[in-house]
Order: sequence, then structure tokens, then C-alpha cells
Amino acid sequence: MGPSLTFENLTLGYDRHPAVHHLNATIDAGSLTAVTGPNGAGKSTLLKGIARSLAPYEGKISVCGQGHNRIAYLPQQSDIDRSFPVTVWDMVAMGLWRRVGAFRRLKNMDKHRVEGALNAVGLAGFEKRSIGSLSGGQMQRTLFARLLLQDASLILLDEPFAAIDEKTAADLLRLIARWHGEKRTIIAVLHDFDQVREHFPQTILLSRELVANGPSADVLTERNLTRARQLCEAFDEHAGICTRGRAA
Ligand SMILES: Nc1ncnc2c1ncn2[C@@H]1O[C@H](COP(=O)(O)OP(=O)(O)OP(=O)(O)O)[C@@H](O)[C@H]1O
Repeated sequence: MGPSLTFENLTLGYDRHPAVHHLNATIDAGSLTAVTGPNGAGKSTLLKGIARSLAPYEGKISVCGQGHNRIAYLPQQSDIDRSFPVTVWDMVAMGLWRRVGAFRRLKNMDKHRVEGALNAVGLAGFEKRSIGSLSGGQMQRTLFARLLLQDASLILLDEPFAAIDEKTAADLLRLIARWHGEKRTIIAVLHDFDQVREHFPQTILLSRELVANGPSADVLTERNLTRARQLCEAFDEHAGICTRGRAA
């Protein structure tokens, strides 16, 4: 079972400007949650906070339960340097680092694991290709194969289906459903509300602050979406960290 998460008065930001503001919400252990909201709503920032690549200005994120340290984070494709000279095989094999160490040779069993992950994402035969030569969809499949090997209990996906075709999205959604069946906790930043309604039981609707949190059908109402848009439009980009919600 993956861990549960609690956000308590969480404020995250950059250069003292808040991007996620006074967030209070919970994510259940083993749940499949979409984080959605307008552009600039703080969705990627929230994932960075959970992945611990960004420390809170205020409040905290508690990750509780077994395997709370086994976090896999898939950043947006635009954040990944594809000019790095590495093959598909090596990129996927990096998913085993935690288990085998970065500099140890792979045993036969590990090699079978890498092959299995490549087969699972439909990339058999691509082993020797450099990642710089892949299409966007093939790169995303490569990154999902690496996630398969990471065997994490908390999986963070930032816009995993941006700029990929329907077939690839459907294949990757099946992998996500498999992880959900294995009771891992999965959090994905998404923009397609129909996709969220169909495949993600829980949603956090964010617009710097929390708009709504709960079952996707209850969260993704016209009323909430309008409120999210209004909040984002009204937000002052230059606002500093405020003291609202700060303990006296
Ligand atoms: N590294 C950074 N330095 C300074 N400001 C940043 C940085 N990253 C994001 N921001 C700002 O923080 C705010 C939230 O950005 P974030 O990327 O979290 O939004 P998002 O909801 O993921 O947006 P999108 O849907 O466009 O990807 C934006 O105003 C953005 O300009």
C-alpha cells in the first residue's frame, strides 16, 4: 500500500512569491488523484514540493505509511535534457539504481527486468537508440519503463500525456491503472477533464489555493472551474508571502 499525504497550510513558491498558497488537503493511501487547474495554478510546484525538490515557505507535507521514501517523480518533458548521450536501455536501467546501486554491473535477472519493462511499454527493439532520437511519445514510454523498474510506492506524474498520441496515452493509462490496482499512491498533473473524469477517481482542483478536493465528479463542476479561472486571473504575480493561516 502506498503512503497517504497531508498538506497543512502549505505555501510553496519561488523568490518569496507564492505559487501554492495555504493549501490544506489530504490524499488517501493507495489513491489515484489528478491535480488540475488553470495554467500557472501551482500544479507542477505542488509536485516539486512532494518530491522534496522545493522546500515549503510555510506549513508542511506529511507523507505517512509504508514506503514513504520510495518516491518516483516524472517531471514535465520540457524539464528533461534530451541532449544527454544515453541509450534507451541505459535510461530504463536507471530505474534499478536504488536496488542495484549506480555503478554495479547488472545481473542477468536485472537485464530481464529491463527487457520486461521495455516490452511492457512497447519499446522492444529500441534498446540501442539514443534518447535524443526518440519521438515525444517514445520518450514518454521510455520514462514509464524506468518508472516500472523504480517500483515506487508514491508515483508523481507531471503532465504525462502532454503532446503524445491517443494510442500511447491509452497504453500509459493502462500502466497507471495497473499501479493503482497494486495500491500504489499516484498523483498526476492533468489538463484534460474528460480524461480525469474517466480514469482518475480523485481530484485536487488548484488555483494557487485549493478550490476543491474529493471525488472527481464532485470537484469538476462548472461552478468550481469558473471559480478556479477567476482566482487565477485575479492573482497578483508579484504578491509576497502573506501571513494568513500562520499560527499565532
Ligand atoms: N523556477 C521558477 N522560478 C520562478 N517562478 C516559477 C518557477 N517555476 C514556476 N514559477 C511560477 O510559479 C507559478 C506556478 O507555476 P507552476 O509551473 O507550478 O504552474 P502549473 O499549474 O503547473 O502551470 P502549467 O499548467 O502552465 O504547467 C507560475 O506563476 C510560474 O511562473
